[in-house]
Amino acid sequence: MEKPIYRLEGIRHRYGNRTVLRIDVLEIHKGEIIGLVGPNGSGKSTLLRLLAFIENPSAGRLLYFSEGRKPHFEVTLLTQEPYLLKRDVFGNVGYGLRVRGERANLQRRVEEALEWVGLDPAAFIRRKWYELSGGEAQRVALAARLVLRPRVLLLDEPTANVDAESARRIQEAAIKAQERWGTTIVVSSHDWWWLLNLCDRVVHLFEGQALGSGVGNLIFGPWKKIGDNLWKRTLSNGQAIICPNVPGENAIGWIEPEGIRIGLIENGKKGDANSGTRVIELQGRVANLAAYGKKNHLVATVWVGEERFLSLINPEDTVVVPGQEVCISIDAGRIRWLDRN
Ligand SMILES: Nc1ncnc2c1ncn2[C@@H]1O[C@H](COP(=O)(O)OP(=O)(O)OP(=O)(O)O)[C@@H](O)[C@H]1O
Repeated sequence: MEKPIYRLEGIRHRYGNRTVLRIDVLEIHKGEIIGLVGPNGSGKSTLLRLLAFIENPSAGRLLYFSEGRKPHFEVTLLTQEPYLLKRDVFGNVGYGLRVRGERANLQRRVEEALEWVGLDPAAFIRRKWYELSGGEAQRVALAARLVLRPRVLLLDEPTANVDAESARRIQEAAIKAQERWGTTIVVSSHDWWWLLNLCDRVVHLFEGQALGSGVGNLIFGPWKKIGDNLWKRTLSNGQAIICPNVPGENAIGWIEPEGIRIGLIENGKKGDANSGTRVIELQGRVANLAAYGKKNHLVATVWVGEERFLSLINPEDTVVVPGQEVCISIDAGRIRWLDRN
């Protein structure tokens, strides 16, 4: 494993008296591509701003292991709303190099960066900032970061306002930067599948907490107590999750896809086979399958009514196809309950 480039220890970030980020330990390694997912307001942009040194954490230690250059020359952030200077594309993409005093081969380097993001230099280099579509502006802003050959590239929802073609170009450019210069990339997105294809691992943020390294499942309440230490959550289609050790009515649980197994439905076996002990069994339908990370694994999305569950499968052991009805078995012992105090 490569050495860490960042290490976060006991990070707390507050706005006023509200804690919006709490990360006990997180290491980011050199050359890794890490995804950040999580609902609106879960702290993704805040974490990226801390990693970009735009803000300092309210508490805890954020260690950055520099290569000797000034950290803010090694790290660059592409924000959600790309801010372009009121200049042409050449002026925008070349700006950072000029600031750093790197004027050699300026034209060539700008052209190369444009090619990386799939914009034809001949057509775009003299365009003014107002002559670009939203997706083109986003790609110009990315080219302006890539031209710097950054050691760390932080991307805040780069696919939020772009079409599928631009999203693909952005992904390709990020992978190229990682392969060519060993750039470490941290990228947030609401687009799970885009992230799964791109990233070595994905960190799920919820209410400012990092819920493990990997995609995962949030299991929401409301929970109803139905027995001694046994709680029930009824799903939209009438099936129920019956689970021990739920800490309260509104508790939110977290379980990684490894904790959910997919099984085939045996002849005639239908309905809720919920045992109510350690294994929770539900019946659902496979929506899609995606490669996960660089291992030979797939993540299957299974819908149970309106609830979505992600399950990690090894294609050598389990063969399922989209549209297929399956059983899922959730290992209740692997559910981690969120600290919501
Ligand atoms: N400058 C600020 N002042 C006060 N509160 C802030 C500030 N910036 C962010 N917040 C709050 O911090 C929390 C985390 O916000 P953040 O933008 O990091 O979330 P996010 O996961 O990036 O959300 P989104 O998916 O909507 O972009 C939110 O509750 C937000 O309202």
